[in-house]
Amino acid sequence: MDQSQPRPPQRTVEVVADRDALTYVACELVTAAANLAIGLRGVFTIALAGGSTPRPLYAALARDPDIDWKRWRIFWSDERCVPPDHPDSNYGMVHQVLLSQPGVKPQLVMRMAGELEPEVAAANYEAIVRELVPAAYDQVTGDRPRFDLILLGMGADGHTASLFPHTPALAEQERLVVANPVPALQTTRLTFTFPLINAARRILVLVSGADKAQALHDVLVGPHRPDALPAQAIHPVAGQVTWLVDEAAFHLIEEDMAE
Ligand SMILES: O=C1O[C@H](COP(=O)(O)O)[C@@H](O)[C@H](O)[C@H]1O
Repeated sequence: MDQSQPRPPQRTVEVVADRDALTYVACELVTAAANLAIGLRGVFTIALAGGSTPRPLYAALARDPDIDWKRWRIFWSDERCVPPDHPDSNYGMVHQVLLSQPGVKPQLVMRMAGELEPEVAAANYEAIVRELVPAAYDQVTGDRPRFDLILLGMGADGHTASLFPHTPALAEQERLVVANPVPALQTTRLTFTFPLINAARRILVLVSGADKAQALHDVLVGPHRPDALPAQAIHPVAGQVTWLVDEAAFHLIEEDMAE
């Protein structure tokens, strides 16, 4: 194989029985990605998701005695515009179940400053990511920082990170982190944009529950409408994406396949 040519993007959909199995397999995938990155480059750069789905994963990681935390560099792929001790804070949730646990001492924890003016917080975070997450300077990803792993979720409306349907951040081509107004929630969110997400070496999307079944169906097997279904734009340009989903979320696709 010609090593100078980018490899085609790879998408895997892995279906597991339920939320517990999803947590178990996600933990295996995250630790495998960490070991690979640490073996190759000495450190592991990961961006975490918020929401309810990854919470048990973070608790499972906190209990894993084999994780070499001093090589982990932890970031967030999105944040709510609230202080870190607010119940809605994505950082706050991770702090509660992972970062405050005994023995969990990552080399670096960089949260988005949800308490600042959103445009300032986004610009600051982009500068931090550019400084601390190396780019590969290859033909495809250029000077965009490449996370070893970006964890994402998906809402029942097809949003991922804080990239909501029909919001301005979906069209962003240059900036890596933006303040995204979300009229449907009457709020603004801080979020990675697709140029940063899709430069990652690996993306893991966690989707659980019957309330996500229609969106998962439409995102994975429906017509391409990324403005209405932002998760359709998860498409790593030189990496791999794994959709790790449970049967409740997958059942409409399964029914389609049975027809
Ligand atoms: O608002 C958010 O929602 C998505 C999905 O969350 P979940 O509770 O349905 O798992 C999440 O990925 C994102 O980080 C969060 O801010």
